[in-house]
Amino acid sequence: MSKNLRLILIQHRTAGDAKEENVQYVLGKIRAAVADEKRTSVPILVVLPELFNSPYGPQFFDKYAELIPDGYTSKALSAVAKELGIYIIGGSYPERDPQNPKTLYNTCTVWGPKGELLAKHRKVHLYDIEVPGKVTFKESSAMTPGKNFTIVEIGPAKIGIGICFDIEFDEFARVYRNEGCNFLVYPAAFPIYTGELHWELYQRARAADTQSYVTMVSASRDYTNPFVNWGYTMLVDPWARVIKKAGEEEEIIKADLDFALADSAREQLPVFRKRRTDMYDVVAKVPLK
Ligand SMILES: NC(=O)CC(=O)C(=O)O
Repeated sequence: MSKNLRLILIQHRTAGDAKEENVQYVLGKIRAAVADEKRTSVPILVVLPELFNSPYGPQFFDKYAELIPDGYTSKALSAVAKELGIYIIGGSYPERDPQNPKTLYNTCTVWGPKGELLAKHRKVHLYDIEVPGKVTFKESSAMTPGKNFTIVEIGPAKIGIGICFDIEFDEFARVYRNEGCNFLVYPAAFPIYTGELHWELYQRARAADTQSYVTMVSASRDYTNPFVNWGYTMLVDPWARVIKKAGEEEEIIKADLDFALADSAREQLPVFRKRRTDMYDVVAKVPLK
């Protein structure tokens, strides 16, 4: 059986103030990126950035929030996944809690080729940062954290999903590795300050820790937005090598992932097998989905 997955990462700009305009803009990017793909039995997976249907900031979350899967963004992603027969990890967008409409989550949805919702990940670690004169952000002022790990299987890929700040917690990625994940996907929105410091570092660190493919997908850099994204969407392989990297502008990255590489890296450098779980361990405290 093929161990391959075709990956398409979409680094796009925020098209405007209206949610519908942003979503339609991104659908256009997805259609254009998939149009020239040769169709084989290898699944095609498209990944979008964090909060792709809106600008990023606590002041915007309520306006752009919607029920999942009944909202505009979910319906659009479901329809385009079905139209093109592809998988989509739909970055993230603000989700309104169906029971308590004041409660919002930063949520990533995963769609299959029949338009079905395969999984939903609510950002677990909310981004609260205070570096005087550089960056101040308090995501927890408007969002509620999720409480679950999210694993989804697409062809040979067993994917652990996180959103942006989730990558900074090695224990979180370790749980995915313990469960046999071989690909960690993080839709993301780093500001320039932490982008310069940590963007590549965290991806390579998590890839080395877990011997998995790792990607972070960002929006493109736009100085007219209140939150200026770092850009540099990236893909790292199970040996922690950067194999693809965008620049600051809009860009589509395409790659063929061969998961036999994760198997051989794990065989040849047996860091997982060699752990001393008699001395230390990392365990999930909630059931895994
Ligand atoms: N959006 C974020 O969660 C940003 C982040 O994690 C960072 O370090 O910057």
